[in-house]
Amino acid sequence: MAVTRKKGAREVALDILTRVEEHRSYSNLELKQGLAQTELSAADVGLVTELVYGTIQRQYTLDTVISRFVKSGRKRLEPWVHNLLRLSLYQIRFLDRIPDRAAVHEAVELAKRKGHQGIASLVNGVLRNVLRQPEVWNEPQGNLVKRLAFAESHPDWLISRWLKLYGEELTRAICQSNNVAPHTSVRVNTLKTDRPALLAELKAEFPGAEASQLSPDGIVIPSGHVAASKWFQQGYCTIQDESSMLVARALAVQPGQRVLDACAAPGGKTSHLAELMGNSGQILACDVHPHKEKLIRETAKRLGITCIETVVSDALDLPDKGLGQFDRILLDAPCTGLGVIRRKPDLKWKKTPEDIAQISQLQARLLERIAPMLAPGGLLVYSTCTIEPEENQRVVEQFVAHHPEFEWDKSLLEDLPPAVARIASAEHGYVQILPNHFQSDGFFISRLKRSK
Ligand SMILES: C[S@@+](CC[C@H](N)C(=O)[O-])C[C@H]1O[C@@H](n2cnc3c(N)ncnc32)[C@H](O)[C@@H]1O
Repeated sequence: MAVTRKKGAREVALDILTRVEEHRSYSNLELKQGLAQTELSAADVGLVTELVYGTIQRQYTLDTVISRFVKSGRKRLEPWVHNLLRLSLYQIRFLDRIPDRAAVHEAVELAKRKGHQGIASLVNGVLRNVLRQPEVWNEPQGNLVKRLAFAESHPDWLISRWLKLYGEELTRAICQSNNVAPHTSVRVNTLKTDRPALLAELKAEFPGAEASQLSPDGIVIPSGHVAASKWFQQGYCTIQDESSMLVARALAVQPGQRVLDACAAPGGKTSHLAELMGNSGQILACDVHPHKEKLIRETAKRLGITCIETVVSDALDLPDKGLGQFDRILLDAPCTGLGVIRRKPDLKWKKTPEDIAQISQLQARLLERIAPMLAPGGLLVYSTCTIEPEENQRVVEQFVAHHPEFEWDKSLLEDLPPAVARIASAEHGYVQILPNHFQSDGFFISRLKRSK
């Protein structure tokens, strides 16, 4: 009878990293699938997650070092060997709790099992050579873009771009925040409970839980698996980033209103709107992807929300559907996601400058088509989870310039916490939250008012 060998945490992480590279897929999806096929302990699941995200996050730095020690050239390595070197060097350089000799030993054993003695010798040689020369990790001299790209492991084009937009100090701070693992936060479902009551209950299972300083609806949970808890499953809370929790509040909804959420899936902000409206009025939640509609419905059901209707449609087609006008519109537009790199580190390697140019055209078209559905006197929030001006203030500036009946609504500041209002644009009232401001997702939030 064949005996199936159980894979250890490093082998599971290696297989996930190799699949991400070979299939050009997203690490969160591969991680979910890869972990589902194992029976690892909770601690090992944590280690695999850290190894996968950490290795992808630090890829530039790791590859620069690998290139110096692989004589035949890094690019000629088989993907799994390349990823084994990355994974092992990540542990050596960035994980203090794993002794160097354990990282090398595990790597060599894995190389023997998956390959042959020749590969094991190469892996052993590279890792030991790096250990003998710790100065290879020092920030290099010279060109600022290259220095920052190596030290903070971000692509050259993004560093150059941010240097122009934000300057050296802020660029470094943004990159450093992008390299810190995000904490979990939940939004209290105010239809079922309130923040003090839920916080008191959560503290029993998650002792580090505390009220969010950023969002009045948030609770920060530094460690623990909230999605498996009874509070999540029974609909007392929703997992959501603290910046993201500001968006629905920015729309200043009132009970009984008619609201359009034009790009709604998976429904994080739609359900927040429903909670703020006391589950009254009507929220139309639209998304272009049929498979995502059920995510909105499931969230609404779990939270006990009944005022959301869903529609599968390209939002560009909504004006042709005779839906009438809305008191409030949320356009949480599709974007490059370059504000959420700490959550999705693959983004920094996959996205290109062309993606920014391309998606900003779609964003402008969406705003152009959706805004006329707002009733006079109504409010529209345009938001994204990116920090690129072309996708944010430029889209809105252009729109306002051609539509005198819409204006920036600076009273947005009254609906934002003081710490956030302080960083708002003095001229237009929008906020660009950078990942380093509050160690939360990078988000852009703006509000327009329709006069006639
Ligand atoms: C930033 S996400 C929305 C997140 C959502 N508001 C939330 O808080 O859970 C953007 C969404 O827009 C959808 N989308 C992309 N293009 C669209 C289009 N042309 N019309 C409608 N939805 C679109 C995507 O499927 C994606 O779910």
